[in-house]
Amino acid sequence: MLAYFGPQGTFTEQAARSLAGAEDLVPFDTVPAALAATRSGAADAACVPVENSVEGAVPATMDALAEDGPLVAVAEAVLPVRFSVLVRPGGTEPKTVASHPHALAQVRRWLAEHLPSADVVATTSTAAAARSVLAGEFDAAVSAPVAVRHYPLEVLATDVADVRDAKTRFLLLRRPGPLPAPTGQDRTSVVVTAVDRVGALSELLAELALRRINLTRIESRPTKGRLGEYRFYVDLDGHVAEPRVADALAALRRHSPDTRFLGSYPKAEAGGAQTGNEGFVAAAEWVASVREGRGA
Ligand SMILES: O=C(O)C(=O)C[C@]1(C(=O)O)C=C[C@@H](O)C=C1
Repeated sequence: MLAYFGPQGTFTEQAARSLAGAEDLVPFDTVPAALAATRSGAADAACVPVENSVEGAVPATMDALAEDGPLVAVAEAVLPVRFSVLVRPGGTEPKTVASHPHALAQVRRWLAEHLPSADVVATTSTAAAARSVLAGEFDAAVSAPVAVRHYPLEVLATDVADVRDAKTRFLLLRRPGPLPAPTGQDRTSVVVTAVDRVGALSELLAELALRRINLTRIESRPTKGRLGEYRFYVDLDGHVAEPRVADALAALRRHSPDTRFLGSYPKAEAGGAQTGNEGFVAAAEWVASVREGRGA
C-alpha cells in the first residue's frame, strides 16, 4: 500500500500515481500521517510534496523527515502546478476561498484581482478545500484541476497561477532498505546539524566543493531546541554508491554525528553537474596499490 497526502484529488495523488508500481494508493489527510503509516509498516511507501518553485520547501515534510524514525527517498516526481477554482454549482459570488497555504501563496495576485473581497482560509490540502466547499463550509476552493473528477463542483476558473511554469517536487519514501541503483543522473539528500561556531556551515559545504560535488539545494529549519540552532537540508548531485559522494557523506558525518541520510534516487529532470567518478576511482586504486606495496 502506498500512502499519499490526500484526500483524493491532490497534486500529490497525481505524483503518487506516476511513481507507484502495483501498490494500492491510500489517502492520508496530513503529511505526517502518511509518513507515520510508512514508519509503522501499515504502508509500504509514502508520497509527499517536498518543494515548490514559487513557495519553497514544505515545512511539514522537512520536519517529519528529520525528526521521527528514518525514511529514505527512493524516487521523485516533478509536476507542473496550475490551479482550478472550484465552486458549488449555481453558487453566488464566493465570500470565502480555501486551499493549502502553498497553493494560496501561488495565486495571491489572481485572488486580489478576481475575488478581492473573499476571505482566504487555509485548509490541510487543495483537495480538502474542495471537499469543504462541497460540504458548504467555504464557497470556493483553489484545487488541482483533477479535483473536479472527485468532487461534483463547478469550475469557476482554470489555469490559475501567478507564476507560469510553477512546479512542485514530490518524494516517494520507504523505510531504509536496498537503495535504487545509480543511473548517472541521481540526487542525494541529507540533513545535517551545523554546530554554532565560526565557519561551521562553510566547512560542511567545503567538503562537497573539494570533491567537485554540485550542491543543488540547501534549506534550513530550526531544530526546535535552542534558539539559533538549525538543521541544514542538503541536496547534491550524485549517488552514495559513488566513492566521492560516499566520502563526502562520511566527512559530513564527522562534522555532525547526527547527519541523516534521506536517500539517493534518480532525478526526475535531467541536468545539473554530475562530475565523473573516474579520477576518484583511479586515485583510490593508486592509494590501495601504495598500501599493499604494489605501487608508489
Ligand atoms: O494540496 C495538494 O494538492 C498538494 O498536493 C500539496 C501541495 C504543496 O504542498 O505544495 C502540492 C502542490 C501545490 O504546490 C500545492 C499544494
